[in-house]
Amino acid sequence: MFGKNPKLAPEKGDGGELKVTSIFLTIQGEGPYVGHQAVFIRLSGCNLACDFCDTEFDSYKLLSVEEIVKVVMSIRDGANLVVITGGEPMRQKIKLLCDNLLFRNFTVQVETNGTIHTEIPKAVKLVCSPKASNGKYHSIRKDILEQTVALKFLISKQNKEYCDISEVGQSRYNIPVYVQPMDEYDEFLNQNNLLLAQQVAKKHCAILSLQLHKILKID
Ligand SMILES: Nc1nc2[nH]cc(C(=O)O)c2c(=O)[nH]1
Ligand code: SF4
Ligand SMILES: [Mg+2]
Repeated sequence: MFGKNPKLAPEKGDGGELKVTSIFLTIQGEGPYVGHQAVFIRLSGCNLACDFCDTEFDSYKLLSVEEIVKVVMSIRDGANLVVITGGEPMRQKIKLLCDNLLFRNFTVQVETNGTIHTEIPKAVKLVCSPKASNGKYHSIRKDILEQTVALKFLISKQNKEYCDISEVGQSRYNIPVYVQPMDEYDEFLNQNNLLLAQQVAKKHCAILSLQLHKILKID
């Protein structure tokens, strides 16, 4: 959280067990599935350490895919969307987990920063949020772009790297673009970010995404 996490390399193994920070039922608050009831699986660790990161993902339990799916089934309460997020979920071998969830007819959405790849089923919906350092966005891998259903750019007025969006492959791959004000845990900064996000959305004809779960004060 807030850039204090270690930058971790991809995990080895066959994905039979995964490092899981939490599993919870909520409403998808961001991007193309906003408003959908969803079970979130938060996987531990990230290969980046963004100083604005709003998420605790250092702690984890090692759980088998069967154990994870059992928890998902027990809390789903009718939800048919599972969101796998992190940290960076593509750091772990999630194919087996995705296969299991798709077999149970869930829509499976993965949130990724687009810089690492692991094999995933074609039916998985990837939402990619590009991250920047040294003044430019990390390039998004081709194998990620090919499966990305939405690109979600964060906008921050006081952060040069996040004042506008740029081309990371959205035109070539015809990917819808969302812009989302960065939450900087400060009313004044957040108000500026909200205004700038509206301007950036207008300039690029992009879709404005607000963090619904923060408005609702839920997980
Ligand atoms: N409700 C809710 N929606 C989310 N969409 C993306 C999230 C994330 O942390 O990746 C998130 C989250 O943490 N909570
Ligand atoms: S890529 Fe996402 S999860 Fe990883 S440190 Fe940055 S904001 Fe946090
Ligand atoms: Mg979050």
